[in-house]
Amino acid sequence: MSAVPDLSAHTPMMQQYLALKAGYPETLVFYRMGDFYELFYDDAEKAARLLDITLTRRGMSAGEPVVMAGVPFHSVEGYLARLIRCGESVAICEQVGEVGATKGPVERKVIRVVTPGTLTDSELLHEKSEAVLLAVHQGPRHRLGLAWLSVTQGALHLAECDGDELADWIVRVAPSELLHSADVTPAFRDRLQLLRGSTPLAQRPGFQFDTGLGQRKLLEQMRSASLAAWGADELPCAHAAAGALLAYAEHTQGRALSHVQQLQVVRDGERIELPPATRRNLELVQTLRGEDSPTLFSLLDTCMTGMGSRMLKSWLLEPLRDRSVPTQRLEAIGGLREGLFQKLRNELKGVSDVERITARIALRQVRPRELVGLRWALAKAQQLSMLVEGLPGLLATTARDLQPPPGCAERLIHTLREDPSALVRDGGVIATGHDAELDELRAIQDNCDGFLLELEARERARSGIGNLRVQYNKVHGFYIEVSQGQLEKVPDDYKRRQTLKNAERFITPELKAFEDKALSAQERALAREKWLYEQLLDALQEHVPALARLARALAGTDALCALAERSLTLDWCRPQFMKEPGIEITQGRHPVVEARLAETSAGAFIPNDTRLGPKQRMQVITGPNMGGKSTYMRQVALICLLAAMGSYVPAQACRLGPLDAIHTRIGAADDLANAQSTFMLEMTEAAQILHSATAQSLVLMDEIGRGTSTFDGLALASGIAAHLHDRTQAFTLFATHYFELTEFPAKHHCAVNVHVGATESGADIVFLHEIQPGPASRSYGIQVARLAGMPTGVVNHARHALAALEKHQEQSREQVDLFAPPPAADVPAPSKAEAALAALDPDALSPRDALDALYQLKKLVQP
Ligand SMILES: Nc1ncnc2c1ncn2[C@@H]1O[C@H](COP(=O)(O)OP(=O)(O)OP(=O)(O)O)[C@@H](O)[C@H]1O
Repeated sequence: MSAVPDLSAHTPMMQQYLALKAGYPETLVFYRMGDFYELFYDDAEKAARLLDITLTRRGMSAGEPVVMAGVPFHSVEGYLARLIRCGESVAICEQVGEVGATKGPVERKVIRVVTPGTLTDSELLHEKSEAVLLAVHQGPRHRLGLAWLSVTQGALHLAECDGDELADWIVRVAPSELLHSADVTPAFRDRLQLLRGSTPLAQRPGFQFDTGLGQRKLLEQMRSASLAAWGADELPCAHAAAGALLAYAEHTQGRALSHVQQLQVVRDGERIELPPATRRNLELVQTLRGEDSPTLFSLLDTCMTGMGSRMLKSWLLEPLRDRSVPTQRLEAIGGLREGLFQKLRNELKGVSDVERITARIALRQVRPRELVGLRWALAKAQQLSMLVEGLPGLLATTARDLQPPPGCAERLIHTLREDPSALVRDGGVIATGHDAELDELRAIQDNCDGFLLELEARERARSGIGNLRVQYNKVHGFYIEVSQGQLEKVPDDYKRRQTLKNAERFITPELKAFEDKALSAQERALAREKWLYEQLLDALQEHVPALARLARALAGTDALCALAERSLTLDWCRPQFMKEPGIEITQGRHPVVEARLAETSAGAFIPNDTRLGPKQRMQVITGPNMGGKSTYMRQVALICLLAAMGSYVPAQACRLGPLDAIHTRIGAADDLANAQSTFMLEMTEAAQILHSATAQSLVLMDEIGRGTSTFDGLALASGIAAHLHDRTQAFTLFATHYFELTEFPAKHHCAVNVHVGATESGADIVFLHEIQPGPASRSYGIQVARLAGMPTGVVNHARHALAALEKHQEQSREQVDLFAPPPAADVPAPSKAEAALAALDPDALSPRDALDALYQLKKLVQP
């Protein structure tokens, strides 16, 4: 144990600061002083660097100057946001004691810790994505436990996986902060460092990652005696992770997370796998360049609320293999398309983020204006509920969940002003008429002048002193001033307060009572408002579960309406699910390319059909560069994915069999960060696909093998195609520039050749973007280069060289069967020792026989 440092040489304030800071060594501490949050020493230097604020000095403590930097409290959000973006965490330390209540500095406490993974302030959060905290526990035998949570969403997720699957899980969960135990092995820590990318890591004490403790915490959190109802009872590693996760989240919020009431176990096999490469290559939520648009999500997301957008994104990235949920969504969209979606969207416009507000109610961090927003949202939810009432299926449940919890809106209306101040401590939050005491306190402040005038008139009449005056000053408070000449008329109940040269000042019991009231009225009104606000928060706690349900219903309605709108605007059709394996798309389109063509008026998108089934599992796609091969392959994957999430799809008709994964090997970008060459990355990704794809997977292979020499590449491509065709039997779209591969279908009956059409017009090439049966006749590489503006000299040179190469190849063509299976490996006959060993039955040997046998064997292998 480390010794407690001696702080006695420091000033009392720095002693207080350093004692607090000791509890948050890794975290920047914002120490509240008046209207500023101050940072000291190393924290100050770091903040000055990150925030570009001035570093100053504030006197001396323990013989050293105190290095300091500060930010004004009213603009703290902006500074917090910048620090969080840099991956920093901040402990907010407020004054909690009364000024002057104790000797020395006012009592201060860290009231919450703002960390990248546990954000709750709307100002710090992205409207359309969650801040997710992920805890990873290193269990025995390479088993890992995962637990993750978005504090504002209130749903806890658990999973277990093997060590080598961690990278995929991290991409899938996309955490904003990663938690691990201080006791992990150095190798595991290195691995986390490598996999985390730019995600900040937070290290927690090892004892917090404990299965028993985790189980107890989970039971407590779910207020249940067993985790079996969630299928979460046999996940020891995930329990350990969950225990640490909840402890950390509570530590940051400074309280229990009573609103976290949903538990979900995420298991392999429930979702359609979308490996990291697939998410990237299909540009689902980010373009290959790392931008937010144009992507499939940016095209889909016409939601009216942030909640809706976030839900839509989770539907897209977490599609389920089971078709019942997408079927329900498709049915609901079908109903909404009749015109109802417009009405619902009108109501949804401007609705506050009920999901985040609900979490902030539970955490008692909610601000008055957010509650006013909630009040309007509840009214809108009521309207929406009436609009969807009576509709079947998913919308019936939605209508029920949209019913505001009884009494909640009324309470908000009665309690809060319509336009409250931003912060409770400024007052002006509680409505007039809600609380008699507050009204009186406010009346005192408002009526002060009137009362004094009225009192003055009354006292003049009572005493007969015409020039009597009721006045106030800061030092002496309220008083009645009577000039020297009138003193004999002063009534008996006047008490002398002060004597001046020409006048005396008095106080009466009535004026004293008024003074007590008036002077403290403002303070008391503020305290009363704060208390009433706390009462309101208490009362709202019971509505948290219903509000969370209502938030999900609002988000779901918004997401469904967006999908209905998209389906009509973009002319999409409803997909059909079938039991038999297959992908049948009539006149399919790539939604993002189509939208871009429409935007730039660059011509119409050419739709294409796709037929894949048990008898035709693979398409070998050839054709010129720029012909549309990649677009075609991606469009098939996107249509499958859209259908799986329960959306209409860009096609004329679409029937889909079961699907367990979408794998893609497209393009190549150097992964310098992981020290992998383009070719190494290409092969690693291809190998992963061959290991994990099944007969129910969709595999896109775009120009595999192009990263190495022609022969190597061709040989590898043919091997990979054969594996996918013969072994994996996945539905495969295999685009290639190797003409030799067009011979593949001749020997592989479930493969067919298709090509993208192109014609020549003079020396130019015209892309038809049409998928046609059969192999391409030629590759048009030189024409494409010409189109790209290659100097004429180079193009002519290339033409010549090509003719020579083709001639040479023609002459020396040897019959090579690329697709012949490799000869079976020669199996050598067993040696004498091996034969003798195989003949032994260890169970039948006595120890003595065993020893003899060992000598025999040794003799046999001796030269
Ligand atoms: N079906 C289509 N209808 C209209 N335009 C299309 C279509 N398919 C592709 N295009 C256009 O052609 C461009 C090139 O398509 P794509 O990248 O798919 O070609 P490619 O054959 O994969 O080329 P490369 O072999 O060089 O990768 C697209 O950006 C798009 O503008």
